[in-house]
Amino acid sequence: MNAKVIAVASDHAGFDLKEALKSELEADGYAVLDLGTHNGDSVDYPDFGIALANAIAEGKAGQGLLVCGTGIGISIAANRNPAVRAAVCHDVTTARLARQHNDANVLVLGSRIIGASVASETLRAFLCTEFEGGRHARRVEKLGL
Ligand SMILES: O=C(CO)[C@H](O)[C@H](O)COP(=O)(O)O
Repeated sequence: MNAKVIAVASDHAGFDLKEALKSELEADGYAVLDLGTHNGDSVDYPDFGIALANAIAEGKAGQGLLVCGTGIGISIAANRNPAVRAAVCHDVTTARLARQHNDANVLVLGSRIIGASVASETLRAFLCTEFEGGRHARRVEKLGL
């Protein structure tokens, strides 16, 4: 698995935020695999959630970032792949807990829900927080894969 690569994808609603966060990741030295969308034209969020989930399942990236308007639709799409634990997070606290308790491997943001600065903080918290294991490992194992 290419653990150091972060896959990113969004629909049209999440495009601007995805682009902004992608630039931040690259500036911080992360290798980014951008699976689209590549402009603001209307598209269907399942196509992008599924593409990112496939990249995680195939080991092309260790973690992922998805953005749609609410984060909900694209997270549903990604979570249909058993290799993915995609968590819709709204702030630093939910991002930390998604890593500590759920070992989430995909952060999902709603561009119509949170602002750019909270989104950036949320992404940073997600990336720098480790899974706690212990009792949480037993529960995550029950989710499969
Ligand atoms: O949040 C979303 C899915 O959960 C989508 O971004 C949203 O449904 C797109 O809506 P529209 O086509 O009206 O821009």
